[in-house]
Amino acid sequence: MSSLRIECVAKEGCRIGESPVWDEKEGALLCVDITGRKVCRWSPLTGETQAIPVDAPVSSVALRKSGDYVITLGTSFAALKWKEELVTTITQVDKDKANTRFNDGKVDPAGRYFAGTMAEEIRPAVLERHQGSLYTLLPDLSVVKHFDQVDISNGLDWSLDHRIFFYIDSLSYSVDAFDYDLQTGKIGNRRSIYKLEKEESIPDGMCIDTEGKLWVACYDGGRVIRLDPETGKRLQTVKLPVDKTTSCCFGGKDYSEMYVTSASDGMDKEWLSRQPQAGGIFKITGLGVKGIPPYPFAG
Ligand SMILES: O=C(O)[C@H](O)[C@@H](O)[C@H](O)[C@H](O)CO
Ligand SMILES: [Zn+2]
Repeated sequence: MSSLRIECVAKEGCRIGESPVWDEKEGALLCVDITGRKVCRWSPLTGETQAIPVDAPVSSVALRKSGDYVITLGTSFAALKWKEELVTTITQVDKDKANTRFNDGKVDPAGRYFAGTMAEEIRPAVLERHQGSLYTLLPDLSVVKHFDQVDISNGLDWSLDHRIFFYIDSLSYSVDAFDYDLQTGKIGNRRSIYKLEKEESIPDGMCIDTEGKLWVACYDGGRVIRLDPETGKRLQTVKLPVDKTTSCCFGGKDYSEMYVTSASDGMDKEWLSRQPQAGGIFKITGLGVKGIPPYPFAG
């Protein structure tokens, strides 16, 4: 039994770090800084972070089968060529809305890119309500809208048998499940599987482990929690030295390490001086459970 170890591996400090994704081919961790408007790639070998600046809030990044990456940028799905530092728009959503942007996104086991939108925040978690929607970018580059009325579209992942889609709308303080049809990419039968407790604060990013349990980063909760989606029980709490934990993924050798992103936006001087690692990326080892590789976008 190894013991739990939490280390801040990238101290540069994102404004809102999000969407950690392990890139096995590069042996590196991808993530974004939403308001800092950059896509980052941290190498465990060099300990260094490369960053590609973009010209709008970038809220998620995903691997792409044909190589390189796809991102959600402003209200667009876009392609990112890393070496060339080249971003090209694929398609735009929320054309009827003036004040929204994409937030979290992830690729499903069939290679579809799911991502949702939200109104621009006035300050963290303060925004015009019900402005967001959940979308999918299909491999043929067409877009499907699943539903609207979302407050802050956030964490998403799929059960190991691909029959359930897990989803978080942060301001519902709930982790939800939908029946999932992998053949069609359609979702239905929404229900709540876990309601956050007060000190857990706001549910944000999420990932699944090889035992089918969910890990949810709690924004303003300074922790990741492990949930059993079948019983609705919390199994474990891992506290981190920063309050604004935003998302988590597994990576590293055999996906045995967990990476947690964090934010510093919305913290005053005093708060930042108490938590100088705010905005950093944390590596947790010794959890005794592994994750699964991220699915690449098939288009
Ligand atoms: O990271 C995200 O998902 C949002 O873009 C952030 O702004 C925060 O999580 C949000 O403020 C908390 O609800
Ligand atoms: Zn988020």
